[in-house]
Amino acid sequence: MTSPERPFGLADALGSFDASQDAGLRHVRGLSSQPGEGVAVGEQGPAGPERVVLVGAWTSGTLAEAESSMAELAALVEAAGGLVLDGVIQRRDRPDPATFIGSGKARLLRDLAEEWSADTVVCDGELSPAQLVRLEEVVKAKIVDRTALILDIFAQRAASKEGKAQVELAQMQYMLPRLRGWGQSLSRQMGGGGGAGGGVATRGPGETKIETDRRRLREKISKLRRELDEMKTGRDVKRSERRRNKVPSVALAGYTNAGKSSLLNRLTGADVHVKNALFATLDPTVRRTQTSSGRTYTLADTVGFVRHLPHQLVDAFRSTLEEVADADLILHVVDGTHPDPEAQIEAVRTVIGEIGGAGVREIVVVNKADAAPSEVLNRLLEGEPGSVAVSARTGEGCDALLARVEEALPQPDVEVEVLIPYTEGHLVSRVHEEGEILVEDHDENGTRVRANVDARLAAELADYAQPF
Ligand SMILES: Nc1nc2c(ncn2[C@@H]2O[C@H](COP(=O)(O)OP(=O)(O)OP(=O)(O)O)[C@@H](O)[C@H]2O)c(=O)[nH]1
Ligand SMILES: [Mg+2]
Repeated sequence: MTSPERPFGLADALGSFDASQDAGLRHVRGLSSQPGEGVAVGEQGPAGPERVVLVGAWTSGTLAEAESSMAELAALVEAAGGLVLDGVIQRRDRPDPATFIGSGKARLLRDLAEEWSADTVVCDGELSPAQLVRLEEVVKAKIVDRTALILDIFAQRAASKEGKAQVELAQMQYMLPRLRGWGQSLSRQMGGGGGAGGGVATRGPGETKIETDRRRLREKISKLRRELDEMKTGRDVKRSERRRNKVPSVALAGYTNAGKSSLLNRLTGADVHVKNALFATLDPTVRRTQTSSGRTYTLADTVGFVRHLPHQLVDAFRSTLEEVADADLILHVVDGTHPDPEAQIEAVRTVIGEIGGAGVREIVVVNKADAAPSEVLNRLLEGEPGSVAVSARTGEGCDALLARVEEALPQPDVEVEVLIPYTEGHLVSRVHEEGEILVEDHDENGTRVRANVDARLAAELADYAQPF
């Protein structure tokens, strides 16, 4: 279970952790990065990638679930450019309010981090500001929680101006309650003065500085919000234009690394960056495409979801995520090769609910059918009525998926028979794009069309009505 590069002498100490699994720190197998991995992303300092030990508190669910959460944490660390050396979990009823894992375990963790010469310990959860400070004091290494880690990956990946601003906003919101000295040193100052009776003397320069920092941060946050609002307006205009023109919108949503971008490329011939890494896509790409009967719709790639997606990010990325909530149809892409795809489906639905998309029609698309075990595929297809198995890699199942999409798009349901003069050619194009052509014919007076369109376009065409 130990990696060959485990420092000499550590095995004995670890043995004793393993002996009392419920009270001690349990090692998670197979977490350490392979040589050469974990350094592909992010910037390396002069001393190489950041050396990381993971720690989790296993408070509910099965051991397998706890381990899978830790494996995901390891992948997140690698996505951020860190090198995972080791990982331990501790069984407890709830996280320790002071140090997350309890102070005795925190000391064991300090020894472990020291033996590995780790720079950083990453915790699988969101720690309170006080827990972070306290744990850092005991462990004597940089402590990073899951939330900060995900924010860091987003910060490294953000490319567009809007994406960068969104991440910055999320980071500031995360920072605000965590400005150094808040909480802990503040209470120390207050405590020294004897509580409420302390009066003026208890307000030391430290507190003033922190207050100033917090005020500055708040000001920056509101400035960023205003800037983001302006950027959003541009996108809203584009989207409402599409709405007005009744171009149906389909959004690819799903867990990170499920294959959303691959599927967009496969279905529309787009050339979106695909990568075996978490959060490869941050900026949504929207492509126009057509059904086999020639109806135009848009297909949007989106940022991937993850369990416990930090609420600061959901908040900051709300306008991007609206692409999903506002869609006529969600293609919920699931990785059929993942060990627990059902948990991913649940996590994705939670986020879709948070952004107000729970009412949107959804087709579950089980991807990577070329590599997924058939019993998993069958289980998923059975569990999710209306789902389709596909492979973005080989293209298998994609025709069936497109047929499902076509059925699920809002249907034009008013039949019209019109003669459109050649001077109104744009109306003919719209009938092609938005409606379903049944018969089309040209004569010297114009284009004769029988088609199904929606009520709005039917009203615009009323002047040209002419039965065949
Ligand atoms: N075997 C197999 N691998 C696939 C398939 N589709 C995608 N992949 C691989 O899965 C990985 C992730 O693919 P992406 O398309 O980047 O996934 P994504 O959902 O866009 O990921 P994020 O943008 O990071 O959320 C890549 O290594 C792809 O090559 C498939 O059908 N079969
Ligand atoms: Mg992607």
